[in-house]
Amino acid sequence: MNPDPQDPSADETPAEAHAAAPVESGVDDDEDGHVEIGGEDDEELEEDGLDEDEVGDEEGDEDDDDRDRTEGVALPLSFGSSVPGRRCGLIAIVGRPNVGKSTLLNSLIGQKVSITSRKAQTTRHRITGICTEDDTQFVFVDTPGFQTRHTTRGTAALNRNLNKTVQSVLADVDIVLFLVEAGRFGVDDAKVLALIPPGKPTLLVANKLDLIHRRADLLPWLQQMQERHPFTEFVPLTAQKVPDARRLLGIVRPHLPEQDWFYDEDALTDRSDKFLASELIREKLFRLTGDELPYTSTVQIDKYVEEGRLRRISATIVVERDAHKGMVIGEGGERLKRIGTEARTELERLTDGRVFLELWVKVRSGWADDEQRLKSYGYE
Ligand SMILES: Nc1nc2c(ncn2[C@@H]2O[C@H](COP(=O)(O)OP(=O)(O)OP(=O)(O)O)[C@@H](O)[C@H]2O)c(=O)[nH]1
Repeated sequence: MNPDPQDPSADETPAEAHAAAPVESGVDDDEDGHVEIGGEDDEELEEDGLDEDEVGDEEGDEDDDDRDRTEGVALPLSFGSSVPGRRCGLIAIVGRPNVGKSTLLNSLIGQKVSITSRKAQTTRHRITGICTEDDTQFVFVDTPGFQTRHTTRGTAALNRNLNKTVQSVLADVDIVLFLVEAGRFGVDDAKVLALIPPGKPTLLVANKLDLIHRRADLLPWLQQMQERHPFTEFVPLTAQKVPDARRLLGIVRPHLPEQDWFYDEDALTDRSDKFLASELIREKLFRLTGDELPYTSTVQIDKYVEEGRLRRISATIVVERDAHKGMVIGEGGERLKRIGTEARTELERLTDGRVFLELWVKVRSGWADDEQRLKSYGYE
């Protein structure tokens, strides 16, 4: 009954067909404890270049050139040229983990360019979201939640990498949106605030206003915040509400220099479809595993091929320990199947086409504390 996973015209949808395969074919657990899930046998895997060595090492290295990196914002040739009446500039969104930065970016852009989940430290890459309105192009830079403590053992290199990204973003931008939860300011918030260079225009964005029952309660808190830092303006909002978030555009606009736009009028992000695919799968992974799975899990895209309106995507979920692979696969492969189905559905909506998605799970102990491996997974 299981259709050919390579055949997108088969009865079952591709992701469901593929994720269903381990139920029938079993989970192939090799000596290194890595798990490959799929309906194909080992011989076919090797032909496809999907055997353990190639996926983990050589193929990853070969792929380096076109892999998305946290290299910063690539600015086109028109950068800095003044065009009368046009404005354009960079806006950083910073704040401690889980404060709502990705939610805000998505509401501002009107499309998902950054993943969100209830799990802290979901965002790992520097993502730009672009929004062009009337005469102004807003180029938003989403940042990882600043790592103030090393809560998980063996993630020092990943944490260093994330912190460096935040600092380099702040040096570049025209204005900073400093996000906090309305009415709260903790040690983690203070550490992020301390990174903002003196004199950099900074809006205090008090998010999750919907959770505040009496606005008057915010006044003493606001007074304390003004004593902490010379904020340019105070903007309370609920990032989940699009009109609320988009009020920020009018406030930010005067702070952006008069110059030509960096990107086309209809551009939404400078990230590739391949990168967005890996982020979407990672979002589903975190959402569907809840707090069980440590954030030291990542997704690597092994294959991304476009054939007209069909995309064939093969991705590997990389986890730290043997125990984690079981969490990802779930009872009889159920959880992996859901991750695949939800990711595929959203990818199809985003790309307005059909998607054939293959998902694999692999154990790579210590990747989050291994600089080389971080690079091969797209972290700089
Ligand atoms: N009630 C409420 N929840 C919100 C709001 N904005 C974001 N959230 C929730 O807060 C959680 C974290 O949001 P994210 O946007 O992922 O936070 P982040 O700051 O990007 O997180 P990191 O990637 O860890 O840095 C999610 O569960 C969001 O749904 C809001 O305005 N109100």
